[in-house]
Amino acid sequence: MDEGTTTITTDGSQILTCDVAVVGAGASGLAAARDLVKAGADVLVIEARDRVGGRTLSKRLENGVTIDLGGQWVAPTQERVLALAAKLGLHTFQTFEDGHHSLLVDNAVQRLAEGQINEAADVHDDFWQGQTALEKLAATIDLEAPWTHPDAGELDMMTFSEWTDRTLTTVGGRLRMKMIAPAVFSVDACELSMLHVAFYFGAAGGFDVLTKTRGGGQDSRFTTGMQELSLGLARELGDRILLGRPVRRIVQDTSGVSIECKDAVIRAQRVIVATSPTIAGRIEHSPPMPALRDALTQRMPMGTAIKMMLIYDRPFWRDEGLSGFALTDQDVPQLMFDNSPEDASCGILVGFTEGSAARRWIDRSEGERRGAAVETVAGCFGQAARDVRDYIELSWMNEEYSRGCYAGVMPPGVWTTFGRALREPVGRIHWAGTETATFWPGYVEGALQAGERAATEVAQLLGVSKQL
Ligand SMILES: Cc1cc2nc3c(=O)[nH]c(=O)nc-3n(C[C@H](O)[C@H](O)[C@H](O)COP(=O)(O)OP(=O)(O)OC[C@H]3O[C@@H](n4cnc5c(N)ncnc54)[C@H](O)[C@@H]3O)c2cc1C
Repeated sequence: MDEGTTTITTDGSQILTCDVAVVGAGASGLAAARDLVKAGADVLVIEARDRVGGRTLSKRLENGVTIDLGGQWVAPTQERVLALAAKLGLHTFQTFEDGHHSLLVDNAVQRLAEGQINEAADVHDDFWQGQTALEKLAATIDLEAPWTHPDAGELDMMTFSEWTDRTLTTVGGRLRMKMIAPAVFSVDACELSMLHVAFYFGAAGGFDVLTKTRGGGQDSRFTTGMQELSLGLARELGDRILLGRPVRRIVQDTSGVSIECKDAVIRAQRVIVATSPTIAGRIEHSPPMPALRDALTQRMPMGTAIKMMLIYDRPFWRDEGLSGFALTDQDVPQLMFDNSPEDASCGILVGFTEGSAARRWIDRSEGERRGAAVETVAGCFGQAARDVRDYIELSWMNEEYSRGCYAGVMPPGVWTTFGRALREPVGRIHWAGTETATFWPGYVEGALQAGERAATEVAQLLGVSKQL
Protein backbone atom coordinates (compact mmCIF):
# COMPACT_ATOMS: atom_id res chain seq x y z
CA MET A 1 0.00 0.00 0.00
CA ASP A 2 2.68 2.49 -0.76
CA GLU A 3 2.42 3.94 -4.20
CA GLY A 4 0.69 7.06 -5.47
CA THR A 5 -0.63 7.94 -8.89
CA THR A 6 2.34 9.98 -10.20
CA THR A 7 5.86 9.90 -8.79
CA ILE A 8 8.67 12.40 -9.37
CA THR A 9 11.70 12.46 -7.13
CA THR A 10 13.19 15.76 -5.93
CA ASP A 11 15.57 16.12 -2.96
CA GLY A 12 14.87 12.54 -1.92
CA SER A 13 11.12 13.18 -1.46
CA GLN A 14 8.48 11.68 -3.69
CA ILE A 15 5.93 14.04 -5.17
CA LEU A 16 2.60 12.34 -5.64
CA THR A 17 -0.43 13.96 -7.20
CA CYS A 18 -4.11 13.27 -6.73
CA ASP A 19 -7.45 15.09 -6.64
CA VAL A 20 -8.03 14.61 -2.93
CA ALA A 21 -5.65 13.72 -0.12
CA VAL A 22 -7.10 12.30 3.07
CA VAL A 23 -5.04 12.61 6.26
CA GLY A 24 -5.73 9.68 8.59
CA ALA A 25 -6.76 6.10 7.83
CA GLY A 26 -9.18 5.70 10.72
CA ALA A 27 -12.76 4.75 9.93
CA SER A 28 -13.58 8.37 9.06
CA GLY A 29 -10.79 8.99 6.58
CA LEU A 30 -11.32 5.61 4.95
CA ALA A 31 -15.06 6.21 4.56
CA ALA A 32 -14.37 9.61 2.96
CA ALA A 33 -11.82 8.06 0.60
CA ARG A 34 -14.18 5.21 -0.34
CA ASP A 35 -16.96 7.64 -1.28
CA LEU A 36 -14.68 9.89 -3.29
CA VAL A 37 -13.18 6.97 -5.20
CA LYS A 38 -16.73 5.83 -5.99
CA ALA A 39 -17.42 9.32 -7.30
CA GLY A 40 -14.48 8.96 -9.67
CA ALA A 41 -11.93 11.09 -7.81
CA ASP A 42 -8.27 10.21 -7.61
CA VAL A 43 -7.57 9.82 -3.87
CA LEU A 44 -4.58 9.16 -1.63
CA VAL A 45 -4.90 8.42 2.10
CA ILE A 46 -1.90 9.38 4.21
CA GLU A 47 -1.59 7.60 7.54
CA ALA A 48 0.97 8.20 10.29
CA ARG A 49 0.83 4.73 11.80
CA ASP A 50 1.91 1.53 10.11
CA ARG A 51 -1.66 0.27 10.28
CA VAL A 52 -5.18 1.47 9.49
CA GLY A 53 -8.04 1.73 11.99
CA GLY A 54 -6.84 4.53 14.30
CA ARG A 55 -8.77 4.25 17.56
CA THR A 56 -9.85 0.70 16.70
CA LEU A 57 -7.21 -1.97 17.21
CA SER A 58 -7.99 -5.69 17.28
CA LYS A 59 -5.58 -8.36 18.49
CA ARG A 60 -5.81 -12.11 17.95
CA LEU A 61 -4.85 -14.13 21.02
CA GLU A 62 -2.97 -17.43 20.84
CA ASN A 63 -6.23 -19.29 21.41
CA GLY A 64 -7.68 -17.71 18.26
CA VAL A 65 -9.99 -15.31 20.11
CA THR A 66 -9.91 -11.67 18.96
CA ILE A 67 -9.98 -8.82 21.49
CA ASP A 68 -10.40 -5.10 20.84
CA LEU A 69 -8.04 -2.70 22.57
CA GLY A 70 -9.89 0.28 21.09
CA GLY A 71 -13.52 0.63 19.98
CA GLN A 72 -15.49 -2.61 20.13
CA TRP A 73 -19.26 -2.23 20.59
CA VAL A 74 -21.97 -1.44 18.10
CA ALA A 75 -25.51 -0.25 18.92
CA PRO A 76 -28.61 -1.35 16.97
CA THR A 77 -29.16 2.23 15.74
CA GLN A 78 -25.64 2.54 14.30
CA GLU A 79 -26.79 2.00 10.76
CA ARG A 80 -23.56 2.78 8.92
CA VAL A 81 -21.47 0.43 11.04
CA LEU A 82 -24.01 -2.35 10.67
CA ALA A 83 -24.34 -1.83 6.91
CA LEU A 84 -20.57 -1.89 6.46
CA ALA A 85 -20.29 -4.97 8.68
CA ALA A 86 -22.95 -6.73 6.60
CA LYS A 87 -21.19 -5.76 3.38
CA LEU A 88 -17.90 -7.14 4.70
CA GLY A 89 -19.59 -10.27 6.03
CA LEU A 90 -18.57 -9.55 9.63
CA HIS A 91 -20.36 -11.46 12.39
CA THR A 92 -21.64 -9.63 15.47
CA PHE A 93 -23.03 -11.08 18.69
CA GLN A 94 -24.72 -9.58 21.74
CA THR A 95 -22.76 -8.65 24.83
CA PHE A 96 -23.35 -11.16 27.62
CA GLU A 97 -25.22 -9.57 30.52
CA ASP A 98 -27.40 -12.35 31.92
CA GLY A 99 -27.57 -12.57 35.69
CA HIS A 100 -26.78 -10.16 38.47
CA HIS A 101 -24.60 -7.11 38.09
CA SER A 102 -22.10 -6.27 40.85
CA LEU A 103 -21.37 -3.09 42.76
CA LEU A 104 -18.12 -2.93 44.77
CA VAL A 105 -18.08 -0.13 47.37
CA ASP A 106 -15.86 0.03 50.47
CA ASN A 107 -14.63 -3.52 49.78
CA ALA A 108 -18.18 -4.87 50.05
CA VAL A 109 -19.92 -6.30 47.00
CA GLN A 110 -23.64 -6.03 46.32
CA ARG A 111 -25.48 -8.06 43.70
CA LEU A 112 -27.99 -6.15 41.63
CA ALA A 113 -30.81 -7.30 39.41
CA GLU A 114 -30.30 -6.31 35.76
CA GLY A 115 -30.56 -2.57 35.30
CA GLN A 116 -31.04 -1.96 39.03
CA ILE A 117 -28.85 -0.02 41.38
CA ASN A 118 -29.66 -0.94 44.96
CA GLU A 119 -30.50 2.49 46.24
CA ALA A 120 -33.12 4.17 48.40
CA ALA A 121 -36.41 5.15 46.73
CA ASP A 122 -35.63 8.87 46.96
CA VAL A 123 -32.27 8.36 45.22
CA HIS A 124 -33.91 6.25 42.52
CA ASP A 125 -36.62 8.88 41.91
CA ASP A 126 -34.10 11.69 41.96
CA PHE A 127 -31.90 9.98 39.37
CA TRP A 128 -34.95 9.24 37.22
CA GLN A 129 -36.06 12.86 37.17
CA GLY A 130 -32.48 13.93 36.40
CA GLN A 131 -32.34 11.48 33.50
CA THR A 132 -35.70 12.78 32.21
CA ALA A 133 -34.52 16.40 32.45
CA LEU A 134 -31.33 15.56 30.55
CA GLU A 135 -33.26 13.70 27.88
CA LYS A 136 -35.72 16.60 27.42
CA LEU A 137 -32.88 19.06 27.14
CA ALA A 138 -30.97 16.87 24.68
CA ALA A 139 -34.02 16.73 22.40
CA THR A 140 -34.00 20.54 22.06
CA ILE A 141 -30.42 20.83 20.78
CA ASP A 142 -29.82 21.59 17.10
CA LEU A 143 -27.16 18.96 16.41
CA GLU A 144 -25.74 20.91 13.47
CA ALA A 145 -25.35 24.07 15.57
CA PRO A 146 -25.63 23.52 19.35
CA TRP A 147 -24.58 27.14 19.94
CA THR A 148 -27.92 28.37 18.53
CA HIS A 149 -29.93 26.92 21.45
CA PRO A 150 -31.84 29.72 23.27
CA ASP A 151 -30.04 28.77 26.51
CA ALA A 152 -26.72 27.94 24.85
CA GLY A 153 -24.82 30.64 26.74
CA GLU A 154 -25.98 29.47 30.14
CA LEU A 155 -25.64 25.76 29.33
CA ASP A 156 -22.16 26.22 27.93
CA MET A 157 -20.94 28.14 30.98
CA MET A 158 -22.09 25.33 33.26
CA THR A 159 -20.26 22.07 33.85
CA PHE A 160 -22.12 18.75 33.90
CA SER A 161 -21.23 18.60 37.59
CA GLU A 162 -22.87 22.00 38.29
CA TRP A 163 -25.98 21.06 36.31
CA THR A 164 -26.25 17.81 38.27
CA ASP A 165 -25.98 19.63 41.60
CA ARG A 166 -28.69 22.09 40.50
CA THR A 167 -31.04 19.51 39.01
CA LEU A 168 -30.75 16.53 41.36
CA THR A 169 -31.34 16.75 45.08
CA THR A 170 -29.90 13.59 46.69
CA VAL A 171 -26.23 12.78 47.30
CA GLY A 172 -26.68 9.31 45.80
CA GLY A 173 -28.52 10.56 42.73
CA ARG A 174 -25.87 13.18 42.04
CA LEU A 175 -23.06 10.67 42.49
CA ARG A 176 -24.66 8.25 40.06
CA MET A 177 -25.31 10.96 37.46
CA LYS A 178 -21.72 12.22 37.67
CA MET A 179 -20.39 8.67 37.18
CA ILE A 180 -21.72 8.88 33.63
CA ALA A 181 -19.05 11.41 32.70
CA PRO A 182 -16.02 9.11 32.93
CA ALA A 183 -17.95 6.13 31.56
CA VAL A 184 -19.19 7.95 28.44
CA PHE A 185 -16.70 10.80 27.91
CA SER A 186 -13.63 9.51 29.81
CA VAL A 187 -13.34 12.83 31.65
CA ASP A 188 -14.82 13.92 34.99
CA ALA A 189 -18.19 15.69 35.27
CA CYS A 190 -16.47 18.94 36.31
CA GLU A 191 -14.58 19.05 32.98
CA LEU A 192 -17.56 18.95 30.61
CA SER A 193 -19.76 21.72 29.24
CA MET A 194 -23.43 20.93 29.90
CA LEU A 195 -24.19 22.03 26.35
CA HIS A 196 -21.79 19.35 25.12
CA VAL A 197 -23.40 16.68 27.31
CA ALA A 198 -26.86 17.61 26.00
CA PHE A 199 -25.55 17.61 22.40
CA TYR A 200 -23.90 14.21 22.85
CA PHE A 201 -26.99 12.55 24.32
CA GLY A 202 -29.14 14.12 21.60
CA ALA A 203 -26.80 12.95 18.85
CA ALA A 204 -26.87 9.36 20.12
CA GLY A 205 -30.66 9.33 20.40
CA GLY A 206 -31.18 9.55 24.15
CA PHE A 207 -30.05 8.48 27.58
CA ASP A 208 -30.85 4.77 27.40
CA VAL A 209 -29.47 4.40 23.89
CA LEU A 210 -26.15 5.83 24.98
CA THR A 211 -25.76 4.15 28.36
CA LYS A 212 -27.49 0.76 28.10
CA THR A 213 -25.87 -2.49 27.11
CA ARG A 214 -28.81 -4.37 25.54
CA GLY A 215 -30.30 -2.19 22.81
CA GLY A 216 -27.79 0.57 23.53
CA GLY A 217 -24.20 1.63 22.94
CA GLN A 218 -22.73 -1.62 24.31
CA ASP A 219 -25.16 -3.98 22.58
CA SER A 220 -22.96 -6.12 20.34
CA ARG A 221 -19.40 -6.93 19.37
CA PHE A 222 -17.55 -8.26 16.33
CA THR A 223 -16.25 -11.83 16.46
CA THR A 224 -13.18 -10.82 14.46
CA GLY A 225 -12.82 -7.36 16.01
CA MET A 226 -14.01 -3.86 15.14
CA GLN A 227 -10.80 -2.91 13.33
CA GLU A 228 -12.04 -5.23 10.56
CA LEU A 229 -14.32 -2.39 9.44
CA SER A 230 -11.29 -0.27 8.60
CA LEU A 231 -9.30 -3.21 7.25
CA GLY A 232 -12.22 -3.97 4.91
CA LEU A 233 -12.38 -0.38 3.67
CA ALA A 234 -8.61 -0.39 3.25
CA ARG A 235 -8.74 -3.51 1.09
CA GLU A 236 -11.14 -1.67 -1.25
CA LEU A 237 -8.76 1.29 -1.44
CA GLY A 238 -5.67 -0.87 -2.06
CA ASP A 239 -2.52 1.05 -2.92
CA ARG A 240 -4.23 4.41 -2.45
CA ILE A 241 -3.18 4.22 1.22
CA LEU A 242 0.28 5.34 2.31
CA LEU A 243 1.22 3.99 5.73
CA GLY A 244 3.90 5.24 8.14
CA ARG A 245 3.74 8.80 6.74
CA PRO A 246 2.91 11.31 9.49
CA VAL A 247 1.74 14.57 7.91
CA ARG A 248 3.81 17.47 9.26
CA ARG A 249 2.66 20.48 7.22
CA ILE A 250 -0.11 21.54 4.85
CA VAL A 251 0.58 24.38 2.41
CA GLN A 252 -2.28 25.97 0.46
CA ASP A 253 -1.84 28.16 -2.61
CA THR A 254 -4.04 29.43 -5.41
CA SER A 255 -3.76 26.29 -7.54
CA GLY A 256 -3.85 23.54 -4.94
CA VAL A 257 -2.60 22.18 -1.66
CA SER A 258 0.63 20.40 -0.75
CA ILE A 259 0.61 17.89 2.07
CA GLU A 260 4.09 17.33 3.43
CA CYS A 261 4.58 13.98 5.10
CA LYS A 262 7.50 11.68 5.82
CA ASP A 263 9.54 11.25 2.59
CA ALA A 264 6.81 12.63 0.30
CA VAL A 265 4.80 15.65 -0.76
CA ILE A 266 1.26 15.04 -1.96
CA ARG A 267 -0.14 17.62 -4.31
CA ALA A 268 -3.95 17.73 -4.40
CA GLN A 269 -6.92 19.99 -5.13
CA ARG A 270 -8.49 19.37 -1.72
CA VAL A 271 -7.49 17.71 1.53
CA ILE A 272 -9.68 16.09 4.18
CA VAL A 273 -8.12 15.97 7.64
CA ALA A 274 -9.76 13.00 9.37
CA THR A 275 -8.29 13.11 12.86
CA SER A 276 -9.52 14.52 16.17
CA PRO A 277 -9.23 18.33 16.38
CA THR A 278 -6.46 18.04 19.00
CA ILE A 279 -4.34 15.86 16.74
CA ALA A 280 -5.18 18.03 13.71
CA GLY A 281 -3.87 21.03 15.67
CA ARG A 282 -0.40 19.49 15.69
CA ILE A 283 -0.06 19.83 11.92
CA GLU A 284 1.71 23.02 10.78
CA HIS A 285 -0.09 25.21 8.24
CA SER A 286 0.81 27.78 5.63
CA PRO A 287 -0.97 30.14 5.62
CA PRO A 288 -1.56 29.70 9.36
CA MET A 289 -4.95 28.48 10.56
CA PRO A 290 -7.58 31.16 11.21
CA ALA A 291 -7.52 32.19 14.87
CA LEU A 292 -10.81 30.55 15.87
CA ARG A 293 -9.97 27.21 14.27
CA ASP A 294 -6.56 27.14 15.93
CA ALA A 295 -8.08 28.15 19.26
CA LEU A 296 -10.62 25.31 18.94
CA THR A 297 -7.84 22.77 18.49
CA GLN A 298 -6.22 24.13 21.66
CA ARG A 299 -9.45 23.72 23.64
CA MET A 300 -10.88 20.36 22.71
CA PRO A 301 -8.93 17.84 24.78
CA MET A 302 -9.09 14.10 24.34
CA GLY A 303 -10.64 12.05 27.10
CA THR A 304 -8.28 9.86 29.08
CA ALA A 305 -8.77 6.11 29.40
CA ILE A 306 -6.90 2.87 29.96
CA LYS A 307 -8.61 -0.23 28.61
CA MET A 308 -7.65 -3.59 30.12
CA MET A 309 -8.53 -7.23 29.52
CA LEU A 310 -8.23 -9.99 32.10
CA ILE A 311 -8.23 -13.39 30.44
CA TYR A 312 -9.33 -16.58 32.23
CA ASP A 313 -9.75 -20.22 31.26
CA ARG A 314 -13.50 -19.79 31.51
CA PRO A 315 -16.06 -17.11 32.45
CA PHE A 316 -16.23 -18.45 36.04
CA TRP A 317 -18.47 -15.61 37.28
CA ARG A 318 -21.31 -16.98 35.15
CA ASP A 319 -21.37 -20.12 37.39
CA GLU A 320 -22.59 -17.87 40.21
CA GLY A 321 -25.29 -16.31 38.05
CA LEU A 322 -23.25 -13.12 37.59
CA SER A 323 -23.27 -11.04 34.42
CA GLY A 324 -19.66 -9.91 34.75
CA PHE A 325 -20.82 -6.28 34.67
CA ALA A 326 -19.50 -4.37 37.67
CA LEU A 327 -19.23 -0.80 38.91
CA THR A 328 -16.56 -0.20 41.53
CA ASP A 329 -15.25 2.60 43.73
CA GLN A 330 -11.72 1.59 42.70
CA ASP A 331 -9.64 3.35 40.04
CA VAL A 332 -8.55 0.12 38.34
CA PRO A 333 -10.97 -0.70 36.88
CA GLN A 334 -13.96 1.52 37.63
CA LEU A 335 -16.21 -0.38 35.29
CA MET A 336 -16.12 -3.86 33.77
CA PHE A 337 -18.08 -6.04 31.37
CA ASP A 338 -18.05 -9.68 30.34
CA ASN A 339 -16.01 -9.62 27.15
CA SER A 340 -15.77 -13.38 26.56
CA PRO A 341 -16.06 -14.76 23.04
CA GLU A 342 -19.52 -15.79 21.87
CA ASP A 343 -18.77 -19.50 22.45
CA ALA A 344 -17.35 -18.80 25.95
CA SER A 345 -14.26 -20.84 25.02
CA CYS A 346 -12.40 -18.65 27.50
CA GLY A 347 -13.46 -15.99 30.00
CA ILE A 348 -12.56 -12.36 29.40
CA LEU A 349 -13.38 -9.30 31.49
CA VAL A 350 -12.84 -5.87 29.99
CA GLY A 351 -12.16 -3.07 32.44
CA PHE A 352 -11.89 0.70 32.05
CA THR A 353 -10.00 3.30 34.05
CA GLU A 354 -11.22 6.70 32.92
CA GLY A 355 -11.00 10.44 33.47
CA SER A 356 -8.90 11.58 36.44
CA ALA A 357 -8.44 7.95 37.54
CA ALA A 358 -6.57 7.26 34.27
CA ARG A 359 -4.37 10.28 34.93
CA ARG A 360 -3.60 9.00 38.44
CA TRP A 361 -2.56 5.62 37.03
CA ILE A 362 -0.95 6.47 33.68
CA ASP A 363 2.59 6.70 35.07
CA ARG A 364 2.34 3.54 37.18
CA SER A 365 3.74 0.30 35.77
CA GLU A 366 1.63 -2.19 33.87
CA GLY A 367 2.41 -4.68 36.66
CA GLU A 368 0.91 -2.32 39.26
CA ARG A 369 -2.23 -1.85 37.18
CA ARG A 370 -2.52 -5.59 36.63
CA GLY A 371 -2.19 -6.19 40.39
CA ALA A 372 -4.84 -3.56 41.16
CA ALA A 373 -7.19 -4.92 38.49
CA VAL A 374 -6.92 -8.49 39.83
CA GLU A 375 -7.67 -7.24 43.38
CA THR A 376 -10.76 -5.38 42.15
CA VAL A 377 -12.01 -8.35 40.14
CA ALA A 378 -11.44 -10.61 43.16
CA GLY A 379 -13.47 -8.16 45.25
CA CYS A 380 -16.30 -8.47 42.74
CA PHE A 381 -16.16 -12.14 41.77
CA GLY A 382 -14.14 -13.97 44.43
CA GLN A 383 -10.79 -15.76 44.67
CA ALA A 384 -11.04 -17.44 41.23
CA ALA A 385 -10.25 -13.98 39.82
CA ARG A 386 -6.62 -14.41 40.98
CA ASP A 387 -6.09 -17.25 38.52
CA VAL A 388 -5.75 -14.85 35.61
CA ARG A 389 -4.09 -16.34 32.49
CA ASP A 390 -3.20 -13.11 30.80
CA TYR A 391 -3.55 -9.36 31.22
CA ILE A 392 -3.50 -7.05 28.20
CA GLU A 393 -3.99 -3.29 28.33
CA LEU A 394 -3.65 -0.16 26.25
CA SER A 395 -3.18 3.34 27.66
CA TRP A 396 -4.52 5.48 24.82
CA MET A 397 -2.98 8.68 26.22
CA ASN A 398 0.41 7.22 25.29
CA GLU A 399 -0.59 6.65 21.66
CA GLU A 400 1.27 9.35 19.71
CA TYR A 401 -1.39 9.69 17.02
CA SER A 402 -4.45 9.51 19.32
CA ARG A 403 -3.30 11.02 22.63
CA GLY A 404 -6.39 9.83 24.42
CA CYS A 405 -9.90 8.59 23.81
CA TYR A 406 -12.72 7.89 23.35
CA ALA A 407 -12.98 11.26 21.67
CA GLY A 408 -12.25 14.97 22.02
CA VAL A 409 -14.64 16.73 24.42
CA MET A 410 -15.91 20.29 24.84
CA PRO A 411 -15.11 21.94 28.19
CA PRO A 412 -17.26 24.95 29.23
CA GLY A 413 -17.32 27.87 26.81
CA VAL A 414 -15.97 26.08 23.76
CA TRP A 415 -19.16 25.25 21.80
CA THR A 416 -20.52 28.80 21.95
CA THR A 417 -17.22 30.54 21.21
CA PHE A 418 -15.45 28.18 18.82
CA GLY A 419 -18.08 25.62 17.76
CA ARG A 420 -18.53 27.06 14.27
CA ALA A 421 -14.90 26.23 13.49
CA LEU A 422 -15.40 22.50 14.09
CA ARG A 423 -16.60 21.60 10.58
CA GLU A 424 -16.17 24.81 8.58
CA PRO A 425 -13.63 24.21 5.78
CA VAL A 426 -10.53 26.39 5.75
CA GLY A 427 -9.70 27.12 2.12
CA ARG A 428 -8.95 23.74 0.56
CA ILE A 429 -8.98 21.90 3.89
CA HIS A 430 -12.07 19.96 5.01
CA TRP A 431 -12.57 18.33 8.40
CA ALA A 432 -13.76 14.80 9.12
CA GLY A 433 -13.19 12.59 12.17
CA THR A 434 -15.81 11.39 14.65
CA GLU A 435 -15.68 14.65 16.63
CA THR A 436 -17.30 16.46 13.68
CA ALA A 437 -20.29 14.07 13.48
CA THR A 438 -23.89 14.93 14.32
CA PHE A 439 -24.95 11.29 14.77
CA TRP A 440 -23.13 9.19 17.37
CA PRO A 441 -20.10 11.56 17.60
CA GLY A 442 -17.27 9.89 19.50
CA TYR A 443 -18.14 6.49 18.05
CA VAL A 444 -17.22 4.62 14.88
CA GLU A 445 -20.72 5.38 13.56
CA GLY A 446 -19.92 9.09 13.92
CA ALA A 447 -16.56 8.58 12.24
CA LEU A 448 -18.27 7.05 9.19
CA GLN A 449 -20.95 9.77 9.08
CA ALA A 450 -18.32 12.50 9.27
CA GLY A 451 -16.24 10.88 6.52
CA GLU A 452 -19.28 10.66 4.26
CA ARG A 453 -20.21 14.30 4.94
CA ALA A 454 -16.69 15.54 4.16
CA ALA A 455 -16.63 13.46 0.97
CA THR A 456 -19.93 15.06 -0.16
CA GLU A 457 -18.52 18.55 0.51
CA VAL A 458 -15.42 17.83 -1.56
CA ALA A 459 -17.25 15.95 -4.34
CA GLN A 460 -19.52 18.97 -4.88
CA LEU A 461 -16.56 21.33 -5.11
CA LEU A 462 -14.67 19.06 -7.51
CA GLY A 463 -17.81 18.64 -9.62
CA VAL A 464 -17.70 14.86 -9.36
CA SER A 465 -20.90 13.03 -8.59
CA LYS A 466 -20.91 11.07 -5.38
CA GLN A 467 -22.64 7.74 -5.95
CA LEU A 468 -23.34 5.80 -2.80
C1 LIG B 1 -10.51 2.32 24.25
C2 LIG B 1 -11.54 2.80 23.27
C3 LIG B 1 -12.83 2.30 23.34
C4 LIG B 1 -13.80 2.73 22.44
N1 LIG B 1 -15.02 2.12 22.42
C5 LIG B 1 -15.85 2.32 21.37
C6 LIG B 1 -16.94 1.45 21.13
O1 LIG B 1 -17.15 0.49 21.88
N2 LIG B 1 -17.74 1.70 20.05
C7 LIG B 1 -17.49 2.73 19.19
O2 LIG B 1 -18.24 2.90 18.21
N3 LIG B 1 -16.44 3.57 19.40
C8 LIG B 1 -15.60 3.36 20.43
N4 LIG B 1 -14.49 4.12 20.59
C9 LIG B 1 -14.32 5.32 19.76
C10 LIG B 1 -13.96 4.98 18.31
O3 LIG B 1 -12.91 4.05 18.30
C11 LIG B 1 -13.58 6.27 17.59
O4 LIG B 1 -14.67 7.18 17.67
C12 LIG B 1 -13.29 6.08 16.11
O5 LIG B 1 -12.45 4.98 15.89
C13 LIG B 1 -12.67 7.35 15.58
O6 LIG B 1 -12.39 7.21 14.20
P1 LIG B 1 -11.78 8.44 13.40
O7 LIG B 1 -11.46 7.94 12.05
O8 LIG B 1 -12.65 9.62 13.55
O9 LIG B 1 -10.44 8.82 14.18
P2 LIG B 1 -9.14 7.92 14.43
O10 LIG B 1 -9.52 6.51 14.57
O11 LIG B 1 -8.40 8.56 15.55
O12 LIG B 1 -8.32 8.06 13.09
C14 LIG B 1 -7.43 9.12 12.84
C15 LIG B 1 -6.24 8.55 12.08
O13 LIG B 1 -5.37 9.63 11.77
C16 LIG B 1 -4.04 9.20 11.96
N5 LIG B 1 -3.20 10.38 12.17
C17 LIG B 1 -3.10 11.15 13.27
N6 LIG B 1 -2.22 12.16 13.05
C18 LIG B 1 -1.78 12.01 11.77
C19 LIG B 1 -0.85 12.74 10.97
N7 LIG B 1 -0.21 13.81 11.43
N8 LIG B 1 -0.63 12.29 9.72
C20 LIG B 1 -1.27 11.21 9.22
N9 LIG B 1 -2.15 10.48 9.96
C21 LIG B 1 -2.41 10.89 11.21
C22 LIG B 1 -4.13 8.29 13.17
O14 LIG B 1 -3.03 7.43 13.25
C23 LIG B 1 -5.44 7.56 12.91
O15 LIG B 1 -5.24 6.39 12.18
C24 LIG B 1 -13.48 3.73 21.47
C25 LIG B 1 -12.19 4.22 21.40
C26 LIG B 1 -11.22 3.75 22.27
C27 LIG B 1 -9.81 4.22 22.10
